[in-house]
Amino acid sequence: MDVYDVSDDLIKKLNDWKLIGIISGKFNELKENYSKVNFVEHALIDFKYMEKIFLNVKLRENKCNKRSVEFRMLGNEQFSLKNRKYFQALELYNKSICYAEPNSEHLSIGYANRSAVFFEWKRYRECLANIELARKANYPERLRHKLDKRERDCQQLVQQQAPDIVPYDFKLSFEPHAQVPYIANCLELRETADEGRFIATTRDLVVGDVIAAEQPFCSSLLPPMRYIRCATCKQERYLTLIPCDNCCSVMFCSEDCKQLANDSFHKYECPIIDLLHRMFNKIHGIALRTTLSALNLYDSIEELMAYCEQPSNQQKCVFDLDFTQLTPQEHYRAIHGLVTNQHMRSVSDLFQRSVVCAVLKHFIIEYTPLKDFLGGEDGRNFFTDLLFRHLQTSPSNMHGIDLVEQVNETKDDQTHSSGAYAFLSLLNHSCAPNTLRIYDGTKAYLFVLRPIKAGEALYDNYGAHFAIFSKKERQERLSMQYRFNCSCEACELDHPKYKGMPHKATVPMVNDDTDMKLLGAYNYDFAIGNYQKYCDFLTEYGAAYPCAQISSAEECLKMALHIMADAVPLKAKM
Ligand SMILES: C[S@@+](CC[C@H](N)C(=O)[O-])C[C@H]1O[C@@H](n2cnc3c(N)ncnc32)[C@H](O)[C@@H]1O
Repeated sequence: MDVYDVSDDLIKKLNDWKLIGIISGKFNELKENYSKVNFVEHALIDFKYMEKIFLNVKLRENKCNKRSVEFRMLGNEQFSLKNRKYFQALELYNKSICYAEPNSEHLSIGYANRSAVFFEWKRYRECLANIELARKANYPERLRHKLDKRERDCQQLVQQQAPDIVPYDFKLSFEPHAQVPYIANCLELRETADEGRFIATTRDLVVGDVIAAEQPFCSSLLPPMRYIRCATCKQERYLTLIPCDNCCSVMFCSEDCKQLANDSFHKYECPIIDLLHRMFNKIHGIALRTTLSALNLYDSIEELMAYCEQPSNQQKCVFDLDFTQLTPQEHYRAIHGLVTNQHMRSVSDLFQRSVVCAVLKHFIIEYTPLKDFLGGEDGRNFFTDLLFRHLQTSPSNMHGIDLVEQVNETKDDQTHSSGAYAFLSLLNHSCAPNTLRIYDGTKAYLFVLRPIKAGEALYDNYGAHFAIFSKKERQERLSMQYRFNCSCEACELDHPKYKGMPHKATVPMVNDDTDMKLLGAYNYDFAIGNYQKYCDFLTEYGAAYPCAQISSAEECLKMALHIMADAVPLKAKM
């Protein structure tokens, strides 16, 4: 059961009982968002939905040695000579570590087994780190000889380990902007009635230019990554992850990250963590994390309330911030001001969103220390309003943070987190984008993907790429999630550039998630100058240019520029 099953069931019941007209009429009359959510919450309580959720969905799994052993056994099976699936084994060992009861030997055996994976991977430093964790967690005497031997072998071999890969350090291609120091000085904010706010350039840009390098206000790890990455910094430190002391679903890369989380978002999420993972999706997850991160900036709810209600803090964006003293509070002004698109939402959209908000706020207020922080009715209503706001800003603005780089066999090119980025959220969409985001950890770099002339707008792609989805699919997705009708160059058939050009794709269409990632991965090659690999990709997907004959990076870049500028949009599936 997830939260959409609840809202579907409620709407079906209201229809069956012929109450939908009355209820939606009353709902629509309510002015404040918190009143709408409270109204829906009462209905959910009256119709016993909250009770049903409480009885059917565990708020939080308890630590359990029996389950810890089960996961370890499954890990051993993957690790065995027969399977040699080390990455799968590692994830299961991490799960076993999470489920182990504090001070039990199962925690230490989990660490020791994890050290064996690193030994196989010839990552002796990490192997030694795990051996130390196992010892500190009271590794049983009866098994100690195995660990001692591994440690001795490791100490001999550690010198042979290759140095860690140093992450790419992309630099801005231009001087920093006078107002917003992490973007290029040629970028400016514009606004029109049709497109809202968007970003344009005041100078010509060429492919590969780095024009922004932004850290998110906050980010939230996707549940499938919970045994692979640190919940606080999101780094892929499955090597040395340590578990939360209370739940079985969150891990950290260090005691510092654990403390940071426990002092902020995790103190509220932990008591209901498994309900959050089971009932809600990643958009709800980042909406909640943004709300909790805002709350955490203040000592009392009244202070945040006063801050959000100040007229000077309404609808602000990154260009309004004071970067001479960019406190997290100041940063949040630009996140609070992201578009909600509320005026474009139908009653049924708002009703469904209210169900999500009602279930989320009910459980996080009733079953966590948030209740004490919020105090009375005013505090609760303000929190509800803020959560509802971010449940609207998140689908239109939040970014999936992914890893497109395949560094070794353990890394996969997939989205691991969601993030709230003040500047990147001002880029409008095009199905044939001229920029590309590349992430290093949670830091996002914005690259120029096609030549952009001075005065032109910068466009990101919101997931509806012309090479992957048909025009119909793209338009449906954009109007549903982002509330606008796209008329970008790939959608605009009458654009003079496309006169007489075929409207049907002439290349095999990429149409699943894996290929979407592939496209991202090859864009990454392009951005970091691996042009040959990039051109091979375009050739594979039917580009009409003889990329394979290109021998130098320079030639390749020229050809790629040419392809990006002219040929690629022709492949749009119209
Ligand atoms: C990430 S925000 C982009 C910044 C936004 N325009 C603003 O004013 O803050 C996404 C929202 O911008 C609008 N938008 C994005 N791309 C657009 C486009 N190509 N045409 C019209 N509106 C667009 C939609 O309202 C969408 O939900």
